[in-house]
Amino acid sequence: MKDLRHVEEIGRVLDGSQTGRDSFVSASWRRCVELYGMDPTRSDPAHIVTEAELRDHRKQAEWLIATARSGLQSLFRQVAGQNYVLLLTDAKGVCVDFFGDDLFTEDLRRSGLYLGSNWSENLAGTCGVGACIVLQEPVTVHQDDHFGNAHTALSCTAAPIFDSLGQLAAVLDISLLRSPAPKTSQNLAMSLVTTAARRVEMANLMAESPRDWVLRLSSSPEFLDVDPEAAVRLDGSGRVLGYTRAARRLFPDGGTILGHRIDEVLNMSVDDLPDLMRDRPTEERVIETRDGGALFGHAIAPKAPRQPHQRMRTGGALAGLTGGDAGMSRLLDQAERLAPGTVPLPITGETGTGKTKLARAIHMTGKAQGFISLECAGLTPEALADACLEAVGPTTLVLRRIEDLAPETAVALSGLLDRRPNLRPLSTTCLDPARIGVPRPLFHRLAGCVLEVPPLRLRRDIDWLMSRHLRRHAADTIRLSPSARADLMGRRWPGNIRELEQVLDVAAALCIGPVIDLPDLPGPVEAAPSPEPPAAGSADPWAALEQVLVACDWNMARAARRFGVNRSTILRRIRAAGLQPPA
Ligand SMILES: Nc1ncnc2c1ncn2[C@@H]1O[C@H](COP(=O)(O)OP(=O)(O)OP(=O)(O)O)[C@@H](O)[C@H]1O
Repeated sequence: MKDLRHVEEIGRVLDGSQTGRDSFVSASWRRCVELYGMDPTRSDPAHIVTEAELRDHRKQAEWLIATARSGLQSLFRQVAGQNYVLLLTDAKGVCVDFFGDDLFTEDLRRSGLYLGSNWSENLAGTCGVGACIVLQEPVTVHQDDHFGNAHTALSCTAAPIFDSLGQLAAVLDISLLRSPAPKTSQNLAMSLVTTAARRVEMANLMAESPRDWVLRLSSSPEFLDVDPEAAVRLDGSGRVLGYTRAARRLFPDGGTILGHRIDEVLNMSVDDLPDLMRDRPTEERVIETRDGGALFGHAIAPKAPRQPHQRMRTGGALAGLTGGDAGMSRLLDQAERLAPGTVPLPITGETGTGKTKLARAIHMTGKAQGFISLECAGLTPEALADACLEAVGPTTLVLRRIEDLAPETAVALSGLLDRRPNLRPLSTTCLDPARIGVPRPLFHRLAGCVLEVPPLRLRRDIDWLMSRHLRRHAADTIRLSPSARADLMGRRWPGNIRELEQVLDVAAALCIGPVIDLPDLPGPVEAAPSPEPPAAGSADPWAALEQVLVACDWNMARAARRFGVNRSTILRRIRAAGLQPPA
């Protein structure tokens, strides 16, 4: 009787009558008949994919299953004992993970609430998962909201899970075999399932790229650090690389978030991110939205690259030359094995890559006690002999820029190395060793095993080198703003580590306060001057501060955008320059 009434109601909806059903349910019923050609009088069993198909679906959703599992487990614990079953389906509606009470396994299987069931609307008719895939919104499909008579006992509440590029990745469904008649009985299920879906999206975003900034957002300071509502992943210039679904609400047109800059919707720049980190009380981490509202922010800084497996036996001077770059680690491992011996070592690499530093570290790791370091340009045979006079025991002889050695000194060096086997030559050169141009007899006395130091632009530990230099050579607290850091990470560094150190020293001297901002950085050696204000052609971009402020009617936010810095930097600069806004 009930079934008959259900079929009649579907007929009335198809005729255009309003029956009091939710409009999304009526629309789905119409699709079932008109689009998929389904018959409401039939009680088709659930559609189950084959074992092989299930394996494929699960394989493709592997990352999602792994990310979602602990969220699903905790959700299942919350509803345990209330006969709920949880399904995680992929974006096609196939159940790839499942939590249910073992006591009802057979009932659940009969109803299709099991691994491998396909709940897409065109196969299962109106149902929670199917409607959620079509609408891309959370839904409750309660009892006879279902299209087919086979499912009218079920109550299904489903929420979509999106990947960080905004694509539907999965559906989380919480279903009951038997439920009270009012649909409102499932309001709590709706709240649980949407919260769980949001948390899975959040976990996925966090796991995706530890090398980017993540800004988590909440409308209440109390929940900011424990259960934020939305999050965006940002590059060093503040562009959105990924987001959780709830972050769409921040952007006016909701659809095109990727590639937009966060300062288009929030009154902050990427340089404000460090101020939103966990070391400040949550209630102080307020961000104004461009439409006049306010949110609370929690910024999570990019993680330093993970140190590769440390293969070096002693570490020490050699291990301290890299922050985990794979090429450097291989080179240093080789150097460590060669250091205790007496074989000569030519060290090659572009200028400023650290050849001399490596030679010294090899000496410190090896057995020689004496250490002599000579610049080959202008070195006379006499000066060479004098320098080596007192070296009696095993001694490291570093010959810097061996290609600059004068012919007569080359001859003297060959003789010296023959007479004094206690001298171990480590020579550095910016040239390919085959092109050094020293006489052949000397060449073979220097060329044991070539060590090639990589140029800075190929190293993956630039961030580590920068932090280390700032810690060692600048005031304790000084740090780079995210945009300054991003700018430095993108440079070509023809002068390698030497150039990097100089740029940081200049920036540390020019910056006011503890943060090096973009305008504090001297331009790259090879770059063309920027046509953009402020102060085109001026060595000090801050020279035009007053001019820019006047042009912006002393609006700090606008001036900050023109300089590419945050408002607090502008304020600091105004104070330092003793400028006063017009009365
Ligand atoms: N691995 C490193 N870690 C930190 N600083 C380094 C490292 N390697 C080199 N440096 C620093 O970079 C600068 C240049 O290093 P070094 O003089 O060894 O380079 P080089 O390759 O011998 O240069 P050149 O060929 O021009 O003589 C120095 O200030 C040195 O302290």
